[in-house]
Amino acid sequence: MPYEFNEKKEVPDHPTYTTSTGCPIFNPLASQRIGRNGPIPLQDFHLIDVFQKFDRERIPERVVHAKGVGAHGVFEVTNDITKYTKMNMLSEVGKKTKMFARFSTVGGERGTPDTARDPRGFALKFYTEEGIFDMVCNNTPVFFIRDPAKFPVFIHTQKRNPQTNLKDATAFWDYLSLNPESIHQVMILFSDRGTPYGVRFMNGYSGHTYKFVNDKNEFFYCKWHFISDQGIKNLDNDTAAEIGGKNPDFAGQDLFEAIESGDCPSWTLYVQIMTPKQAEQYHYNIFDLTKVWPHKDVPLIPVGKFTLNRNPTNYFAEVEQVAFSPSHMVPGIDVSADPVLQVRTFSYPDTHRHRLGANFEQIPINCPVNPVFNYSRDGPMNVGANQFDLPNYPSSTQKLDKEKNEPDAEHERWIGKVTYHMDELTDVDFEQPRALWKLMGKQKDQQDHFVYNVSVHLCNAIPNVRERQYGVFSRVDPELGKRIREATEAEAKKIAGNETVPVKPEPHQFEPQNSTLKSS
Ligand code: HEM
Repeated sequence: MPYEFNEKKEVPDHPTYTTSTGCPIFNPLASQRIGRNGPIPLQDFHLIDVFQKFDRERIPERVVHAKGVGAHGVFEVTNDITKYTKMNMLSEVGKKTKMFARFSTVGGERGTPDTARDPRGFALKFYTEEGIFDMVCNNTPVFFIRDPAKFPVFIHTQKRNPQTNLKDATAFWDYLSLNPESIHQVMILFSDRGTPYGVRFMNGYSGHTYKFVNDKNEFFYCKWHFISDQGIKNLDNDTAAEIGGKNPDFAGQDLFEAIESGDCPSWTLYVQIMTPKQAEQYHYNIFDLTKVWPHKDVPLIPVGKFTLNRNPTNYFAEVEQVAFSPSHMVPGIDVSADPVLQVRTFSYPDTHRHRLGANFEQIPINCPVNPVFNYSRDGPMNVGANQFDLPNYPSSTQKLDKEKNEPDAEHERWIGKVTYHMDELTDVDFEQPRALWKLMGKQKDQQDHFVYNVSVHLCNAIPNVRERQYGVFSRVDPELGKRIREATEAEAKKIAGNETVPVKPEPHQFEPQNSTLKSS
């Protein structure tokens, strides 16, 4: 059983050193030489083996969410929701399912500080009896975009400038101020929730609306919430920066050491449920990823709990090679028509094939615990039994079990023309950010922290971009806009007065210096 392989350290106390093909080697730190000072013979298979492996050690890091930490755990059902879903892993109270979690920052590369102000990835893989089920969440219930076409350019603005290779506050805020549907997520990101204290003290949210399907083939819309049983604990802006400078692996160390010492963190799963009828009449578009469903409208229903109880035995094999996708679904749950979710179902397996290879599902951490049968065969790194001698076409001698999981064609009927209408910004888009600003006012120092957190970042952008973003904050609340402007301009003045800080180039002013051609 490939997954079980990870649970056992099948290594003897004093292993024999061997080549990759198992040949014992007497001295691993010596190369063969011709004479005492002569060249190295090509026959030194061990030496070549070592270098071939070393030269190929790196695989591409994730294009986003490169910095991460993970652990194994178990999910247990505590409440019956079988009237909404026929998901096998939720079929009865007390049922346990093995799972794996990976937490990450988004924009930074693999070595960057895990205390950075950034959303946190909260990806869960469940090894169910009916296949792999991934719930690929963030620690924020909303996101910056609602049209998936924007994702690649949005990410470019959060990463490094193509010329300077530096983080670029102008690009960062230029994008956000030109795409104000991002404001709800910006409000969360620049609150202290944008710098959580490690990963144990934060929640995870599906963000998207998904679909539950029950055994009568009725469907319900749902959103998933994993609420930290440790409570919420955040770092303030300056402490996060200080810790990140001293220990860029703070969050990873915190999780590893907690589990190692037996202090196993857990999260309680709640779902929000809407019938299709309720969804049609709801005040907000349920496929708009910039909106939450307030709990007073749609209450949280408890479902179960997962506990992380075992650290990986090998980081690369388990944490680096784990491959999540919102398209890894099981009977009883399905993706909805949320366009961002729809694109994600394509993008993740596509990037896994680039990052890990065509048969990434065969890597032990990604393997289902139930048998796989289909007509796909062969391909690079096909390391399994390749489905033995089973027919690789729909054979008359080996009929499929068609009883199970017959899809219901009546579920959704979509009618319409191809349109581009997701950019429309209305006052409704500012309601939830405004409510959040008011909520911060009820929590000690949170409005002050928010203003400070924005100001020390936004001050690094050029003036016209700053101005545009003040307009966005003012639309949330005029007082907020005023406070952000005052605090940011004061920070900008400090930078301008400090001659040691280099002046940042205006964007698009780079002129290629074609000096060789001119002088020739
Ligand atoms: C159009 C929108 C999006 C696209 C195209 C996209 C694409 C990607 C890609 C390509 C990766 C790298 C995967 C890998 O190399 O293994 C990734 C990672 C991730 N994304 Fe997204 N993403 C989008 C939106 C979101 C949203 C809305 C969420 C959360 C609700 C999210 C959560 C995550 C997480 C948690 C990971 C890290 C998974 C891991 O730990 O391996 N993404 N995304």
